[in-house]
Amino acid sequence: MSATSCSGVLPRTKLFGSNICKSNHRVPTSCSYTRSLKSVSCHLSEGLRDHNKSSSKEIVVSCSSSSDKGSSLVGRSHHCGPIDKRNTVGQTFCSAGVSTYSGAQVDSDSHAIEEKIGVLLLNLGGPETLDDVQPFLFNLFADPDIIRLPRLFQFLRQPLAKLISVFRAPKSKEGYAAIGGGSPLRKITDEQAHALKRALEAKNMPVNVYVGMRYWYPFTEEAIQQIKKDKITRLVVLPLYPQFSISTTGSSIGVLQRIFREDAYLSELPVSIINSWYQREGYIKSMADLIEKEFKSFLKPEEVMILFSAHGVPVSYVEDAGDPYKDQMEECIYLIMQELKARGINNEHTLCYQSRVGPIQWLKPYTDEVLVELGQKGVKSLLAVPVSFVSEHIETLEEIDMEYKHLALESGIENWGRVPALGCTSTFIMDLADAVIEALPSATAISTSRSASKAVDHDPMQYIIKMFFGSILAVFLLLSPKMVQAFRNHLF
Ligand SMILES: C=CC1=C(C)c2cc3[nH]c(cc4nc(cc5[nH]c(cc1n2)c(C)c5CCC(=O)O)C(CCC(=O)O)=C4C)c(C)c3C=C
Ligand SMILES: [Fe+2]
Repeated sequence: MSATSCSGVLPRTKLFGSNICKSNHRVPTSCSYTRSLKSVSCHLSEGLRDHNKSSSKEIVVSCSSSSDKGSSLVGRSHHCGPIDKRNTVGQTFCSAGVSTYSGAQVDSDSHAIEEKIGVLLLNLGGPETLDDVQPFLFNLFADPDIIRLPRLFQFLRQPLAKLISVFRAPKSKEGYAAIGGGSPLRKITDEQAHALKRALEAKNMPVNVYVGMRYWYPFTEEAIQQIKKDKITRLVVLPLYPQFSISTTGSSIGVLQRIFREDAYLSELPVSIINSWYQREGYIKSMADLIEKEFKSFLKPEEVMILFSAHGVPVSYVEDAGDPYKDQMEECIYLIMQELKARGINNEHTLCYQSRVGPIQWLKPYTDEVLVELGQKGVKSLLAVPVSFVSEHIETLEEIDMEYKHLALESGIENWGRVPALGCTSTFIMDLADAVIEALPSATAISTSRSASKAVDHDPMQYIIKMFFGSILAVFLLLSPKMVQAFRNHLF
């Protein structure tokens, strides 16, 4: 184990007070989605209010970085992939020193504290090889936030996930094969984690950065185990989705809440969750920079139509479950366009939704249909801008760069461009670092009451019965000609 050490004094008032006021960070004070996230938002806003009147406490931080990597953690029983993959990124083990108060406001927590700050980046995860594709899809479709089944039909979840993943896998594999045989998500997220760590160090805030994926390695569960092992004392959770959706950030936070509630140490750990950050000035400006730069590749930039393409969600998420995703997406596009206008760029734009799966209604308009319509209307130059995700992934590299580009050119569009994902763009990473610093003071225990875990979930007999009857039903569904047709039409 190699280690380096450093030390620094963090003036708390400066970090936690003025940075918050300076930024364009709006924190929701209420929300309507049906998951139990209200409390998280409320903690956040209460925390921010508290910290506008925070005392001028200083934390003396010392840290040592280490290349030592801990052991692998939670796997999934159905999963056949390797189990020695890791979730921590360039680990830095930071231990804090003494807390002192430079101001007159010495309050009850004037005792020495040891701060060891962690940042947990949440992301989707992606299959690293073609063999990973089906089990990855199984994890995705087994998520109750991805396939929302009525309570009565919960027993069908696992067999249904198996069925859909097996049906979907050939199409997905084709996509992953076309982009080199696997998802680049892990590599890019690791790079973002490193960059964020460096950015925070540059701001005199040494932290451990962890990566927790929802559907593939390194799983969120593994990251949490590592956080526990490292004895982190304060945690900022930063989902790498600018806009909140029940299906993405909501799902990952659900995992966190379940694990944290049931663990004595984690349930007491002060945590601050950044639910969404699409409205941050740094993010909006970074997106505008990318668009402005890409305009230069067109002969007549003023004639270019900007096509914002967001990942879709089923309409029922927004209309029935109150997912704020669509509203946040529309506001995000408005803010980017305002920023472009301020720079003298007044091009036309449109927002559409891509990547729908299955025989249900998704948010409209659909990107593929819009491309055809724009071609018919005589639009000749188009700049595709992926929003909703900050790394390159299958849906930018394959769906946009290959399928949509082909469709656009076939539909009469002559000049095609695509804005890259933000990745490790320095202004963007710096802004994420600011978001972390601003969120730190509002950290509160995620749950003070440990809920009793439902015995039924852990009863092996009940599980076997569910799986047995679920599998029989799944076979019937599989053999039903109507179902086979629906899968053929929508999954392949
Ligand atoms: C904000 C981003 C995303 C939302 C919202 C989202 C919802 C959502 N996705 C599916 C189904 C699939 N998604 C798949 C891949 C995938 N999804 C996102 C992002 C969002 N998903 C990303 C970044 C990726 C790519 C990961 C990678 O490997 O690079 C896939 C697998 C690929 C494929 O077969 O198309 C599926 C399936 C649903 C059903 C859903 C909302 C309910
Ligand atoms: Fe998706």
